[in-house]
Amino acid sequence: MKVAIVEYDSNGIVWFAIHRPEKRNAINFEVMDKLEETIAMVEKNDDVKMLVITGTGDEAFCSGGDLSKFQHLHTTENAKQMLEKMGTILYSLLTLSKPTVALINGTAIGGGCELASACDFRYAKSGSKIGFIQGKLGITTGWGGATMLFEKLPYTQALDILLRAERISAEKMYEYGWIHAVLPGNNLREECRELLAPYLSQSVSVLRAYKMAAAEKWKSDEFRMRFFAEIRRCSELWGSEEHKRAIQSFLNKS
Ligand SMILES: C[C@@H](C(=O)O)C(=O)SCCNC(=O)CCNC(=O)[C@H](O)C(C)(C)COP(=O)(O)OP(=O)(O)OC[C@H]1O[C@@H](n2cnc3c(N)ncnc32)[C@H](O)[C@@H]1OP(=O)(O)O
Repeated sequence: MKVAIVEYDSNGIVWFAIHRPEKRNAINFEVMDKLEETIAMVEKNDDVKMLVITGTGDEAFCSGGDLSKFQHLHTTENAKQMLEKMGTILYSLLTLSKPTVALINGTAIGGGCELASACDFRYAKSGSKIGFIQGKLGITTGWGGATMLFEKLPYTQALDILLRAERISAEKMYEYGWIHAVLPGNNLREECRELLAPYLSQSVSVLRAYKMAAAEKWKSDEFRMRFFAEIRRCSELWGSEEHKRAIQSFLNKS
């Protein structure tokens, strides 16, 4: 069973859809591998102008890390390996030399919000809920999400979202500047294509040059250090009793 569907548009968009709707598009190691492969392909292929990341089904964009699998990561070292793997992938997404979009087709929770934060644009179906809820699980963002949020939103806005750890409507997140367009969602991909049409009329060299103008600052040692320090801090919290209890409570409920 495929965990992701990758499609090409003749106008230069690659669509990457996480395909685990029965798990609300939770990210396991297979999804990570497929995303890594797709990012590398988009980076190299000069026919590709933009990457759009979305989820399949009507319910969820992405529910974050696969808790049924990652509950077994008991030590800081084991958690760190998983978090660094996905963190490295999101770092390459953040610094990809082509513009990227998170097309949020439903709920985005935990690491799902980090995945979206790594993208340049975030378009959401009206009514979607966005939850940087990691604080309520006794952890922090563990894939570089806070570091990216602090880059992309004003400081107090980003800190407020992280410390609240609540689910927030796409409409409210639009007011905060994290969502760039709220879409009706009757034909989400077509609505997304319309927004991207002006960008796609530029050559790939122009798109690449502008994206690199933005991404250079994230390639500095100082930024990388902050990004991976966040991941280490989250690994230390991963094995805490509070986190174990929160995961068990979710898994026993469902
Ligand atoms: C790595 C870390 C980080 O931030 O760095 C993280 O991401 S921590 C991960 C943070 N993520 C979460 O805490 C999200 C937990 N999920 C939820 O809160 C919820 O499932 C929603 C995403 C709001 C969807 O609610 P809804 O009522 O639509 O569905 P549901 O809860 O009945 O879930 C449907 C099925 O998907 C599974 N499911 C949902 N989210 C999952 C996840 N993250 N990992 C593993 N399985 C998951 C449920 O167990 C259930 O499986 P069965 O049908 O077999 O019973």
